[in-house]
Amino acid sequence: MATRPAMPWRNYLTTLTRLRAPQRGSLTAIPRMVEQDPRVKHEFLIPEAAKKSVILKQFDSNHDLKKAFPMYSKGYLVLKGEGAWDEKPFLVFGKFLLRENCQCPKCVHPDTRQRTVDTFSIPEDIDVTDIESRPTDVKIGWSDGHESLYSWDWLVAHQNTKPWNDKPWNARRKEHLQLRTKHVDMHDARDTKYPEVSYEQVMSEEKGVLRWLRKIYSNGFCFIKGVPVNPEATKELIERIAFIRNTHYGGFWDFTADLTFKDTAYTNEFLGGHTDNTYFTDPARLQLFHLLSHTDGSGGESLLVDALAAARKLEEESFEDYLCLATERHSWHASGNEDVCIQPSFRAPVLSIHPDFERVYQVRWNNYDRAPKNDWKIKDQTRWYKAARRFNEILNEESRQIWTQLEPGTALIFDNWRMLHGRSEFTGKRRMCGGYVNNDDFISRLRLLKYGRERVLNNLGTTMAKRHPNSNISAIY
Ligand SMILES: C[N+](C)(C)CCCC[C@H](N)C(=O)O
Ligand SMILES: O=C(O)CCC(=O)C(=O)O
Repeated sequence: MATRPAMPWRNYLTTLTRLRAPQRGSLTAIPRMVEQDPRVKHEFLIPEAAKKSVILKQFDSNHDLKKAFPMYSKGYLVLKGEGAWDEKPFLVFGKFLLRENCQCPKCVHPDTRQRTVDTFSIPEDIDVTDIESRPTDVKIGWSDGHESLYSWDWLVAHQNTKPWNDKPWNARRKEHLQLRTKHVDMHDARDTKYPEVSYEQVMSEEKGVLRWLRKIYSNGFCFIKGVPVNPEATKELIERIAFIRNTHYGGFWDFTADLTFKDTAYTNEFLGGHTDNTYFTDPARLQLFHLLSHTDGSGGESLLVDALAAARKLEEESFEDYLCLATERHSWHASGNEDVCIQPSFRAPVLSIHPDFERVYQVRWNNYDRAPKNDWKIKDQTRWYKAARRFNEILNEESRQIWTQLEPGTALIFDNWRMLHGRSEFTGKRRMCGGYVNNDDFISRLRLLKYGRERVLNNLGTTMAKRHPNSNISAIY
């Protein structure tokens, strides 16, 4: 019989569940623990029908939890198999992560499988107030008043595993310390007002295309005036850059709020600032929208935010927060359509640092499509959510937000690696068309127009990036 721990138990919830079979990564030898502690406030056994048995134990203090689980500390919810503590595996979850990944239909869109709960509306000090364990799932009451449901299968699959091949924070920090964002303005002089070109210029001459692409590259976005209000002309406009990127949404899109594809873009709901394609290994670089019509309703304003500029502010304010968003890698997913579950071939951070230019070159920010991550310690979770919350606050600063109401005849194109876009909710019938363009095709077009083919071919593979990326014409990005 394990010796009785010295300290009283309170404060930590340990829900014990016998797993059907030891789960890889969840088996961690723990010191012999008291089986039943008279100070446990309440415990109950789950009906055998659950094919698991669970005892709810109430831990009293961080010290007690660490005594029981020396590798874990405050902020964890621990699920443990019934019986001798060191005989059964246990599941561990960061409380905030578990709350953020509540699987109830209010928190995950039932059709699109996207997170709909606003991560940053959840209090940072969220706590568990109650657990009800049932045959197929666990109901958890939270201190913010929300009630969550998790299937046992989901819990077992998403338990926190010992981070594999994950360098401890300090090692990662040292590795990246020299990677300050050099505030070289990689882009030409920005337009003072909103950048725009005319459809006629773009369609009639190559130098019109060059002017257009340089505005996109410098400002992150550009309006195109005088576009004939039809899908055909819009498609031809995009193809002045390059062929349209085909995805599971098709190539050229002409869409309304009818859930043709299971994604919240195909609804009339509000869409907070996000980048698209976080779930692709290679997210599309450009995205063009052209509003063809909006009848019997209102709303549907378009939002743009320069997330690269926001990343620079975050770095100036807190290198730790910036570094955390640049090193903690996440999974992302597009799983709404029955025949699709797209995830990138590697987990990717919110801020990707370019290996040659040593600065952020791509932002992945999409809290709807970010998948639950289960291989990080609570202190890394706490650090990341703190950094992400601050980044979110910077992104939501009113002075950064560009809200415009698109009109038929004016198209908008933007850099999806740099700019967030979003949409206010709307009523009525709204018809939007557009398309994606790959990074490599965009940059190829820009490079050849800007430098001419001969000079580009004479500079293939040159690496002058350290001085100024624009001088390195073989690799502008
Ligand atoms: C194709 N069209 C642009 C209409 C919708 C695309 C949905 C994009 C998805 N929510 C994402 O964040 O990638
Ligand atoms: O409907 C809109 O204005 C934008 C939709 C959107 O954000 C998207 O398709 O990613």
